[in-house]
Amino acid sequence: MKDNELIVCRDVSLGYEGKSVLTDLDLTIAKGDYLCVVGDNGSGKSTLMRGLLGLIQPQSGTIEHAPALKHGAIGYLPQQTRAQRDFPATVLEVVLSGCLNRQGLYFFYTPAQRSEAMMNLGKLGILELKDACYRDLSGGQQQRVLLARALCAASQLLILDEPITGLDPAAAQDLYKTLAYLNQKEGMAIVMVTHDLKAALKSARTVLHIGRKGLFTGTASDYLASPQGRRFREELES
Ligand SMILES: Nc1ncnc2c1ncn2[C@@H]1O[C@H](COP(=O)(O)OP(=O)(O)OP(=O)(O)O)[C@@H](O)[C@H]1O
Repeated sequence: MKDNELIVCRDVSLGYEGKSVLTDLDLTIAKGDYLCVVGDNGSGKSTLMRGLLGLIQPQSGTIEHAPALKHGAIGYLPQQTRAQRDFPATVLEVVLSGCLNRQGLYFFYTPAQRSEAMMNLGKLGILELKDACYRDLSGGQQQRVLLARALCAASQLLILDEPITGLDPAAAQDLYKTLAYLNQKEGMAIVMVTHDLKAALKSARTVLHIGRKGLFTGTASDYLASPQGRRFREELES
């Protein structure tokens, strides 16, 4: 594995109970990458995220992580469920819980972790909400809180699964701007599953399309020229 590589998938198959959802996947995520993962419902995008996170093991092939990413140092923003939206905790508590992966067996948060949580709330423009109850927030505010939480876990890589679901267009734009800032100014690598191609392709450097006829990986402009991506080009140019 090279120095600038974070995750390398070689000839990977992923699936459940002996049935494959994804096969023949070769993918490298390097430092500072911005990868958008697109494809139809049920094509295996979330399954791939679980594989990258090490939550499921490949049926064949290998998924190698850089030493810096071991011990859970990947920020993850999963698809939100109804129960998670009603979570009864303050914003600061939710954000701090992102530090749990890194603190081993210690139960109490350190002052350094508290200031990191506050810093991430500030970065996302929601510091004034720190004592608010998470479940009383709007969808857009909740998504920012979860992103601040993911940042507490992330040192070099953020994985986001459909982060703009349920957000209005303005809140979605804000989220994309924040991600572009984190990627360009802080060098955070981003892997994002999305159905919102128009906005996503503006920031993404690489696109992975998971389709019934196989996988496509290439730059955003290669994707728009490809058979899989061509149909989106007119939409983007309008
Ligand atoms: N825990 C599981 N056990 C068995 N099968 C599963 C499990 N999770 C997902 N699958 C199956 O794997 C396939 C891919 O699901 P996945 O959630 O990865 O798709 P997706 O591309 O993320 O879909 P969407 O765009 O709808 O979120 C589907 O057929 C799904 O039914």
